[in-house]
Amino acid sequence: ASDGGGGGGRSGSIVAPPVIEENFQKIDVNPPKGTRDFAPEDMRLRSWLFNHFKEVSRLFGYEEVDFPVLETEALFIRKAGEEIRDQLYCFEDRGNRRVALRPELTPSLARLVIQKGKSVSLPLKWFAVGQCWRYERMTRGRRREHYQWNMDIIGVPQVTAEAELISSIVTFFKRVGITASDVGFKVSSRKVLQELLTKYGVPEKLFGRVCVIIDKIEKLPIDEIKKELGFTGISEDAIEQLLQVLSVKSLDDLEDILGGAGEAIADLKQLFSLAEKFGYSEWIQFDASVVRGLAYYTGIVFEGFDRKGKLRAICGGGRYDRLLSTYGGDDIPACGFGFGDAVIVELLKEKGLLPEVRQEVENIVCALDKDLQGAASTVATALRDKGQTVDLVLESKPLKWVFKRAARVNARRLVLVGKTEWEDGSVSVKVLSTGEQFQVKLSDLE
Ligand SMILES: Nc1ccc(Br)nc1
Repeated sequence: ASDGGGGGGRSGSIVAPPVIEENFQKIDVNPPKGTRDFAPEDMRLRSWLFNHFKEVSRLFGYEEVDFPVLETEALFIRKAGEEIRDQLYCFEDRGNRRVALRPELTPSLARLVIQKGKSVSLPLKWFAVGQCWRYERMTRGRRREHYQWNMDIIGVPQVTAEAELISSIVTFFKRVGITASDVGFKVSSRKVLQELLTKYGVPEKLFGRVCVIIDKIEKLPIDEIKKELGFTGISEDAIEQLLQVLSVKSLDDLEDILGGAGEAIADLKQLFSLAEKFGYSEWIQFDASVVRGLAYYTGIVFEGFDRKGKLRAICGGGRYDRLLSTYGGDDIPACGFGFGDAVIVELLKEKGLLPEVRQEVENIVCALDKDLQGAASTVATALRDKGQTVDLVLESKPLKWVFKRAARVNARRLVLVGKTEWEDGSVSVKVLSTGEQFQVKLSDLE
């Protein structure tokens, strides 16, 4: 591209505006609103975080999966008033198809399980780390994309599945230095609501919608919640009872209200007993007000929260036994969680747990003479073939420049290719941390 003339701002001279060639459009170099670039230092932190997600998933024997970021819009159309639906990043493509950028991974996972049908044997234990999108009016200035870690168990109806999922998240927290004093899990079951709604004669089809309204209980004034519940046709008396039950603070109190025969109490008791066996009892607490905002949960639901109450939910999940059948699949039980890449970084920052993730290079290889550039390439290849990382200096540079670059890329050593040494197949090596310097035959260099 032309340098556009213009010259330097010498005093007194008229600086002509840079010539932008007619087919060059000066672009905005920032990413689209609500999205992020990951420059190397950001990408190192992201890779550190995602590697922990993936290592924990593999530790638990889960297999990695992924799906297109673009899905048919229909996969996410649920008539339960969910925020995730209101903010769907959807559009019509050039083939006039209604498509959407996925706002979450679970529907895609359900779609793939149905697609695989009998060719996969249950239970499936799958995990994914994928970018998810929402179209948020920029008035709120929030992000429009984030990466979510998901782990899902398909085909296990017992609460042992949910208990294992929570154990995997606890394992992640421990690996990054977060303790039970920093975060906890609020645990409940939607079967509490289901048993109450049945008791009050509320039709099953309203269940998802009622849950979505109740999930907003801490974000909207209680009168607004009651009004929205009223619109679903639930009686005022039933609403009062419902809200009263959601403030219950112990399983025993809940049992007094629901009676001990229902599945809700049995599931929750079993979960707390398994938590003991998994060794994470101190991390979880019963909280009847947890319903989560996704319509498809049907049983145990849980969310990770910071005990200081300064941040939004760190993660959330639960059982979704009906989702696959709503897509025309078999009635296969399932549960899973989503764990976003944003709140956790805020929490790690807050706790002083963000890792120093520096670039690391074992070798900088440099020719001391421009005629030895080829030899330097041979040395670089020899080291790389041995699995060593090499930053090869690709042009003739003064040593001062090379030392500066070595410090910047955090190189462990300098490998210098000089005329005399190279004549007998040797190079000179300088270990930067100790200053130790020695000559070595290339064939012996490791
Ligand atoms: N579902 C969703 C997608 C993207 C962001 Br940012 N937050 C939530």
